Amino acid sequence: MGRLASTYGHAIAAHHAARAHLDAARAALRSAGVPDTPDPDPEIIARLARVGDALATPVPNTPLARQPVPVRVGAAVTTGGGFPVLLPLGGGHHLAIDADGREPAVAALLRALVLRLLAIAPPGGVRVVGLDTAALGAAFGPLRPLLDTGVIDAPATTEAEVVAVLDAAERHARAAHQADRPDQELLVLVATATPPPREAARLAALTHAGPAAAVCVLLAGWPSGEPASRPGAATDPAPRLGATTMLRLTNRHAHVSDPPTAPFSTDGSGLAAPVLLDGDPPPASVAALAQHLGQAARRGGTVDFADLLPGKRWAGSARAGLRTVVGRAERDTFAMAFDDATPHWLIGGRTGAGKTVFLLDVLYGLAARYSPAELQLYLLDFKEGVSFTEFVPTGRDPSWLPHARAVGIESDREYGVAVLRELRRELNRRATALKRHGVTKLADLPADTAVPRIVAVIDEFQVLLAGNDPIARESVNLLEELARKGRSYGVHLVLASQSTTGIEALYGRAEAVFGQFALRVALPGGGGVLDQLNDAAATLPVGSAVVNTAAGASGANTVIRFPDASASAGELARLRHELWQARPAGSRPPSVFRGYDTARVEDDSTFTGLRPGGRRPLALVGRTVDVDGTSALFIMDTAPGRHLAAVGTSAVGAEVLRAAALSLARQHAPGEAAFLLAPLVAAADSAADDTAAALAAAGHLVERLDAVALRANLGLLASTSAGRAASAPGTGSAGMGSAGMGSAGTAGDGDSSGRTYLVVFGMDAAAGLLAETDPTTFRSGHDDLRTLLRQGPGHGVHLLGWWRGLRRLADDLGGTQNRDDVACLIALNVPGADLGLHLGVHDLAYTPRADRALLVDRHDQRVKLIVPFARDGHTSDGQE
Ligand SMILES: Nc1ncnc2c1ncn2[C@@H]1O[C@H](COP(=O)(O)OP(=O)(O)OP(=O)(O)O)[C@@H](O)[C@H]1O
Repeated sequence: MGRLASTYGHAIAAHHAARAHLDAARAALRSAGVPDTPDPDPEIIARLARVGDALATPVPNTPLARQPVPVRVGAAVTTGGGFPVLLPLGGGHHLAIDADGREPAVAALLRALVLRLLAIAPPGGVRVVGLDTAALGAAFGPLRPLLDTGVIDAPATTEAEVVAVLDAAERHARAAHQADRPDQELLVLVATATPPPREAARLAALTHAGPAAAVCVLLAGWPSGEPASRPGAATDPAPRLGATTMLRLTNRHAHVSDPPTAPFSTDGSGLAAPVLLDGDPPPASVAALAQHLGQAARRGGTVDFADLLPGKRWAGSARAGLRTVVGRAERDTFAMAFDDATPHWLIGGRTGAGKTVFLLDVLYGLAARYSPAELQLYLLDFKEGVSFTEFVPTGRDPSWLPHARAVGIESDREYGVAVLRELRRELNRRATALKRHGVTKLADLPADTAVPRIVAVIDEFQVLLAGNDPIARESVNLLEELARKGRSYGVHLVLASQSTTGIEALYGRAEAVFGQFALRVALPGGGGVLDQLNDAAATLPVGSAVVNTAAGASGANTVIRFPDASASAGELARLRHELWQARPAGSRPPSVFRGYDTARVEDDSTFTGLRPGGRRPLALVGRTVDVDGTSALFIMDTAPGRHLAAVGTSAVGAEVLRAAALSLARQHAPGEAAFLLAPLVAAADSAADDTAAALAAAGHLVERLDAVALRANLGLLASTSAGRAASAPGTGSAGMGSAGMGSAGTAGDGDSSGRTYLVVFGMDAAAGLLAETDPTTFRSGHDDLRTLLRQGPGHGVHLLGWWRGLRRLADDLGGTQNRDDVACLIALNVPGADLGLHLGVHDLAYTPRADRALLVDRHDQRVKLIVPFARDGHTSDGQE
């Protein structure tokens, strides 16, 4: 570049001493086949000198937007020889040529001018955009190296692209005008042919916009002569151009009109010598410049993650809103805000468009600016992926983002609703606080009562709203309320989606919800978040986005580039650790819901906190799908029906019994409770063996029963419960049962000692046996079972059973009318409709899926989705 710049520097310096260059020019002309000419007219030289004086002699790194620079277009041919002809460009000066870019000399000159402007300007000081509908981009072919290195943009070759370029140029002009910066980037528009009248008028308007617009137009195929007509259209005069030097081509030579500020002639006739236009710059020069500027373009053009971060951590006040830098618009940093004008954001982008990356940019940017006292985050992700995993502690990295309150990864829709409900509760708390202080906005609260702003991000939110089910309906209601009231209460929503189709209907509430989302971010393929007429996102590359602050309306677009946070994993981790270390004392990690995690009872804090001596034993069965991941449990008190049935073919049923048994065991001192385990189906063997071993290790009485022993024990337990004498057939296990019952007989309300837990893995496998009637007592196993179910709890006897189907449970109960005899239900993979029928609940919304269950407590009307407890590596589903 040094060499190149000095080459052009020399040519430019020639302005001041044209004569000194005559010999060189002559030689050049001779070699170009132009015959030797006598000395040029001294008058011409004097005028040329005046042009030179009128123009500042540019040195490399000269900003071009404010001041024009002399740029060589060719050599004048006079009888005395040749001399370089330099014309003012930049600083509000333009050039038009009457022949279009299909003329090789014109295309070559345009390329030479592009190269010269690039060489003079500081790296990044010139942006070149070509319009080449005439030759479909071929005119820019030889500049390929510049294109490849990102120094110049790909030329627009279709009418739509030309319109888009003109839109962008006008935005550039307005922004430049407003920014009013001395180092303003110059936009060079190179048109190889005159576009249709509408666009031609827009180009012409740009030539009138003055230096402040920072645009330079190089326009080929423009009718010469002013005023002039478009060829063949006498009634359609070409619009007048402003501050433009005109070249008129005849054969290989051009006539040059007077430059606007420094005319050659006194009579307006232009330069009185034909000019041999410069040809293509040597390919080596193009390559060298491309290489030099390419590096600078990469440096200046890419946005680093570090550019997003503030100088000082946690220095921001969220009182009036939140604001963070998300990338760059042209060369300026670009910030987005959660405030009164843009309280919520809607983000669209096809998969792989950089949505996750953009969200990471935003979240880290915010977290670096605002302390956890100013900002809290709720992060929800409904897709398979790792979007928010880095904000929560893991085995490998104990750090977390201290602003994060709840993080859902591969969330269930139910979890999403739980988070939205939690946010609505927060809205209500805030509404009360505002009322108490007699203000209507968060920002008006007294300083000592300030509450943090909340940003809730929901990635792939359309999942929540898909389908016409109770979850979708509740979600729409909640989102609408949060969107409507969030502005005043400092609760901000970011909804991101690959597609907004399908949710547009939204029961006719789309406008009510999305109308509150003034700020739209369209990533590649995400034009759906913009107005239908706004196609600004049509050709975005990954790493860029259209930001629109007018709910997507055309005319309010800003194209930004944002850094690839995923490429800065180290920096992200460092920042997160820094923020984590700085967390306020006593900070708790966010509550985390990972859709794919196994819920282990051993990890449950309620479980680990269980001790013997409680008043009412708790049977823990899973983790509720709610914001805090509350333990899902049943109270095993003395009310009739306090028994647990896990139902479904899934072997998770056995896992649930294991968790229930282990948790109950923790609430009894050794010897205080008896566990009768009946593993009747092979699928339960592993869970049953593990349960037996764990209970025995804890010092509890454990008896294993086969089906026959189960039948016997049912008789024994039933008769004891019913106050009859024990008359079960004598088996070894019955003796054990009576040992259990011995103490159970003393169990009364408010006393958890002396319990017997009958844990049956695959209860339905005993159905045949239970159906048989005992010839001596005339009671069937089912009779005893039903007695036990009703009367056992009062005597400290509880059944924990896994049935592999609802019908089988109902049959054992003696019909669904007896369903309350087992009040605690864990429905695994049973169809929602069947479950609704069994429970007598007609609008039950339950879609069975692996590792999920519905907890139903008939006594306190609880119905909750849970992740049932299981061991790592368990079989998660089983279809019969
Ligand atoms: N600003 C950027 N600059 C360069 N590359 C980027 C940028 N943003 C994203 N990418 C690239 O695009 C890839 C996809 O990004 P990201 O994972 O954010 O997409 P996404 O829209 O979330 O996709 P999906 O919805 O499928 O998860 C990333 O691996 C990253 O390398």
